[in-house]
Amino acid sequence: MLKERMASTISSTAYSSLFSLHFNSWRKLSSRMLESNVFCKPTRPNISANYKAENGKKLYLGMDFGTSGARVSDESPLTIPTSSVDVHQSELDHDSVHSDGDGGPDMQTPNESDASVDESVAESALEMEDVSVSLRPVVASIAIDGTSATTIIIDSTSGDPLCRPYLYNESCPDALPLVKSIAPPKHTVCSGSSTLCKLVSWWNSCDSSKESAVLLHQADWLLWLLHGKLGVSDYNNALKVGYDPEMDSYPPWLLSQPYSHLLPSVQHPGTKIGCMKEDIRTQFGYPKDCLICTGTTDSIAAFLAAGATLPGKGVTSLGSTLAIKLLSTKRVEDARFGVYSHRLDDKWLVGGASNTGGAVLRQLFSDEQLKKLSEQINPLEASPLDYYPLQAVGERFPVADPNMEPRLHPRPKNDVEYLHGILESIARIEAKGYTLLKDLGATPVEEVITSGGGSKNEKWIKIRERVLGLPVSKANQTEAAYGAALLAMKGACENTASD
Ligand SMILES: Nc1ncnc2c1ncn2[C@@H]1O[C@H](COP(=O)(O)OP(=O)(O)O)[C@@H](O)[C@H]1O
Ligand SMILES: O=C(CO)[C@H](O)[C@H](O)COP(=O)(O)O
Repeated sequence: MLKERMASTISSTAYSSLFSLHFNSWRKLSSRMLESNVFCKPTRPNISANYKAENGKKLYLGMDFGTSGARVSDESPLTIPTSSVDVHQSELDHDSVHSDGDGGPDMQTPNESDASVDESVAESALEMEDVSVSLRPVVASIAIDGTSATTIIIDSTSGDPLCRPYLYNESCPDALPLVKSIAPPKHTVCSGSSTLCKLVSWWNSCDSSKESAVLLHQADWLLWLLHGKLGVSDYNNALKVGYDPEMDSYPPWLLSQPYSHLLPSVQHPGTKIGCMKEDIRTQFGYPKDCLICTGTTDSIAAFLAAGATLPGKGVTSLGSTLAIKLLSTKRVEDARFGVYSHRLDDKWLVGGASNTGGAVLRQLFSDEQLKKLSEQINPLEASPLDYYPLQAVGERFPVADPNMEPRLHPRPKNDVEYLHGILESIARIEAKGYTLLKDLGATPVEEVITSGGGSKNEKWIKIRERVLGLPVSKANQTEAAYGAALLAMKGACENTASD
């Protein structure tokens, strides 16, 4: 049923480009087993997770559809949080978390041009078959985070895509002059990779019918498959299409545009949208009242997972890309440098996302090689090598330059020296980012917490401490899926409080 739905919903081309990038390694799940009654799915199917939610406890399912893979986390509060759950203060027993490590096949970042997507991968992407059948009946709610500004335009009458998806780091410079002519100076949308530039580019190039078109972000589209209400987003995903999280509405300069009818409605992250669709619920054994809640973007979910709550705390997501988020009392927007502010309750997450990061490392080294080479690095010694590690031409932050060339030469004969130079160069980009945020008026960073795949590299943490001149640590919860699970819990608790 779901496979047919998926197959009928999206053309193979659009489907493969949206899914093949993200779900080729759906089977590779980072996992955490919690000693208490909280359960995360095993990485390897042969690990039979036999953790059961104790009677009366519920599970909250978070799904992270990051750049290079998908992960899921189930969390259950050991004590039911206060009714006004502030997602990063929920009372979860972090101490009992222990990792059984990443598992599954060594994940290779799929080739973006990979046109062949295995239908069973896509089906399992939403089949959630890795959530133990015995636990599905106690899943109270689900939330999903996805890559920011990954955009798909759907026909609201048929549910079919009207174009291929635009990926998070794709730039549409053709639309930039028009977007700059309608938006305030330095606004977040005034970047070629903004969702609004992708929308305007499609609008100006599309010759098919547009009346019934609706714009969705990656997380919105995946959640729609579960709840069935088209055109619902959250104020983090909607930021780069122009939504103003401070006004809690789209600005007049955007609503007056001919394409404003495509804009999704916007809820706060972790808000109940509805219950899981009956056909999916019965097919996979989820409870009648399993709520589907609005999600967020992957780096916001990573911030929530890290649990930083005080201004001056920074969270760096060292994933395929380098995304930094600094908790600030002041909102800062400056598209000249790719700086924007996400709302987090009554504060601001000021930051940006660079195209540097782990994906460049993965092009050069396997995770095993990264581990072995890193062990030989002396992090207290500065590398003389000066690179700008990019996978391809174009940078978003702290320099917004769609024509910036990668710089990874000269390559020394010794791979330890080469990796040291790359890690140190990425650290310098991170430091430049935090300095820029301070210069633009954000609360100065005092400490950096690290999430994402790169957070497991202790030597890199030491290099970054030296380059940043700040305390740098690894988050207790390094997976964005945990942050999405906190949003699922928030939605369920608010729903209970409103009953
Ligand atoms: N030991 C390591 N040192 C540095 N980077 C690493 C290490 N192991 C994995 N990575 C990087 O982590 C990245 C994956 O992190 P992840 O958070 O899963 O990314 P995303 O969420 O963007 O898909 C990969 O690009 C990989 O290069
Ligand atoms: O690089 C990315 C993909 O991993 C995204 O751009 C990242 O999510 C940053 O966007 P945002 O700050 O809006 O969350």
